[in-house]
Amino acid sequence: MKFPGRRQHRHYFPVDNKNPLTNQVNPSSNATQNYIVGIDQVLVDIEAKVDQAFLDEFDLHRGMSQVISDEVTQRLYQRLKDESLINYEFAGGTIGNTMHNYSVLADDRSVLLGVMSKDIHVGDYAYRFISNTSSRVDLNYLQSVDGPIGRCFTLIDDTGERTFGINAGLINRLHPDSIDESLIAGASALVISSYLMRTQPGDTMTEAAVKAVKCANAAGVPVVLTLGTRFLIEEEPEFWRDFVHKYVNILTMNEEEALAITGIEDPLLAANKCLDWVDMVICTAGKDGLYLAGYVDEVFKRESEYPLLSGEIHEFNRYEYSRPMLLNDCKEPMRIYTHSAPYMGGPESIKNTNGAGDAALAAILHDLSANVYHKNTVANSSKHEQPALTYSSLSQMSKYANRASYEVLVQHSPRLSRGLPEREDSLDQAYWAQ
Ligand SMILES: Nc1ncnc2c1ncn2[C@@H]1O[C@H](COP(=O)(O)OP(=O)(O)OP(=O)(O)O)[C@@H](O)[C@H]1O
Ligand SMILES: O=c1[nH]cnc2c1ncn2[C@@H]1O[C@H](CO)[C@@H](O)[C@H]1O
Repeated sequence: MKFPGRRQHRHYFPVDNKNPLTNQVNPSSNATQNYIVGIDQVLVDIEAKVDQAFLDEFDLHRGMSQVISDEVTQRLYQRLKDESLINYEFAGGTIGNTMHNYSVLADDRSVLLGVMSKDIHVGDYAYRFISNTSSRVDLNYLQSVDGPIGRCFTLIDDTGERTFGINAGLINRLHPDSIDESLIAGASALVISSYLMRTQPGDTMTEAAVKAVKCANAAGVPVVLTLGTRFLIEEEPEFWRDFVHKYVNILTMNEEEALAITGIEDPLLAANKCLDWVDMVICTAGKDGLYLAGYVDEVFKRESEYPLLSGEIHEFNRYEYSRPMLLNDCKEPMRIYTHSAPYMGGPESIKNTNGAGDAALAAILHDLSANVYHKNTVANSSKHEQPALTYSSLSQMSKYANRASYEVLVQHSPRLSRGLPEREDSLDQAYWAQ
């Protein structure tokens, strides 16, 4: 994907750091200012293939992310070890994955906030988390704790459905004092998940996350919320609708989470409903691909050159070539939507769908931060006459997001090991065009 940003495609050693339009050397301070911040429960995924009887034995509900006690963890881990069921142990966490994938795609800085064990030993979970995370993810702001980070048992059954058992360790002890307000205020986006609200008495994570969110809102930094798992939302849909309305700009979810928060089954209509509360919506729908919805000011709308599609909304993709905006920046707001089928129809064989949604979000964050980067470096570009949220159109972004998801489907880990090629041999240039 061709983008403004730090990634150098042609030169391993940049021979000219000048901006071709202004012939000025780009001040590096501008480049370093462009980063995104994510908050997560710092976890290592322990992935194993199991059957329903195994889930029943440990009282785990299929498809759910659930917190398990130390005693269940001990027994579960021992069983997996004894029967050599573990495929891999790798850094995880929904926002940790997203920050890592963003940094790999953009070749740029992201900052992860959360906790990290004070004492780290070669081979332990904390060590594994750090060594499986891109060096572009800034871990310097992690808060140290006197104890373990979390473990996420990622149990995959024959149908590919994944069930998460979380042994929390000290993941929820991030303290509000560890939230650096100037770090948040200077970010291109703040990314959080609904999991941050699943805590026990004495935990401080929720308070820390809410402090960061309020700080981002006050500084005009877009807040991005990923819904995590539908069961959490189903428990308190009213609370989540209210939270999203009050604090969130970009809402990311899959179709099940969309149903949980809106009560609407159709992902396009559910995304449309969410536009009552937020500025932009990303709704992944597994084998059916991805829907994006947002706002554009009437004067900046751009008509699609693709065939017009009608689902529950007539010709919903008519203005999908528009770049989305914050509702508040629109004088005459209109709603825009797009849909993309999975890249290449999806892979022939899916290794694992775990983290496919996280990768889609990382691609969209890359586009959003490319816009900030471009604004910082070429402020008087005609591109910024429109105060848009992203660099590309809704249509273009949905293709990029699906492309990034595809890469996760064909590998075991939810974390990308390399960026995407600038050009795709298997694709018409037209696929990326407009
Ligand atoms: N069975 C499939 N066939 C083709 N593409 C798929 C399939 N499942 C997922 N994808 C691709 O991955 C993207 C994200 O998938 P999905 O809706 O499963 O995310 P998710 O449930 O949020 O995942 P996670 O929570 O594990 O990150 C889809 O938009 C699509 O491009
Ligand atoms: O409770 C949780 N908190 C944070 N991350 C979680 C939780 N449950 C599952 N995942 C993470 O979700 C990723 C796939 O999207 C997995 O890598 C897993 O680590």
